[in-house]
Amino acid sequence: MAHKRRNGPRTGLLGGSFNPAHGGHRRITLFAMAALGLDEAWWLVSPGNPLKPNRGMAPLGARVCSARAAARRAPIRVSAIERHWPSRYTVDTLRALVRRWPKRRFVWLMGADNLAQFHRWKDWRGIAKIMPIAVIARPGYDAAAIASPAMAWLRRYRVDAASFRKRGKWSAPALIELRFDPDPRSATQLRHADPDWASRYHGGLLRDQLTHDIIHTGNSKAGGA
Ligand SMILES: Nc1ncnc2c1ncn2[C@@H]1O[C@H](COP(=O)(O)OP(=O)(O)OP(=O)(O)O)[C@@H](O)[C@H]1O
Ligand SMILES: O=C(O)c1ccc[n+]([C@@H]2O[C@H](COP(=O)([O-])O)[C@@H](O)[C@H]2O)c1
Repeated sequence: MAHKRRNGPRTGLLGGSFNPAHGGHRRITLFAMAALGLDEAWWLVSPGNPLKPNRGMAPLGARVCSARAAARRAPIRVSAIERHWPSRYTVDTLRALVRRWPKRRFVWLMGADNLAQFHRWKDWRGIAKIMPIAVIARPGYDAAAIASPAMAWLRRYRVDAASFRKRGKWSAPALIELRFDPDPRSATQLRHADPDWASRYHGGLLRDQLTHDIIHTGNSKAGGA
């Protein structure tokens, strides 16, 4: 425990559109937490994925509410912190988070579908140098992820989950591939089954602890964990 306190909590970051959030998000997050020995996870609900069209995207408030419902009673914090920042690019978000929480150890979590197109993200090698990346197998995408341009570069940094879990210090780049009983659920499926899902969520964005920390305490030295 003393060791954990010195290094700060181990935190998994799952960025997403969450349009809407679903049981697959919760399941892969809890699985990744167990496999990597994480203390908590943060779901970063994106105001707008730079590579996705806005058409068909529900309001941010509804997506955040759906994420809160899906994360209920799990050690998962939901935030839309990126709405306060000028950039929606992940590389900028991760730099800002690491600056704000220097003692925390962060790992970026994403599904295999995102690894397949990771080479199209802004400064993707830069992202890999900021924090370790864990990729979760996803039905229908694993072959494309393995054959992807990003994987051609990242594969030299592979670490298995068991040795990653034992590491006190984390270094980057590091790539951990997580394979477990693959989860076929997707937001696309849910939107097809229930196109009006967003109308069930009222109230927009409620209190957001990460936003509060960033906006109201700035870079205070006390808030490192
Ligand atoms: N079933 C799943 N298995 C593995 N990863 C998943 C799964 N569902 C979502 N993810 C991952 O969670 C993150 C956020 O996903 P997102 O909110 O886009 O949901 P989605 O189901 O992929 O949505 P859509 O169907 O609209 O593309 C992404 O990194 C995505 O790869
Ligand atoms: O930074 C980029 O260039 C970039 C390009 C595509 C996606 N992303 C991020 O990837 C995360 C997953 O997005 P999505 O829509 O697949 O759930 C989310 O946090 C997006 O902001 C980031």
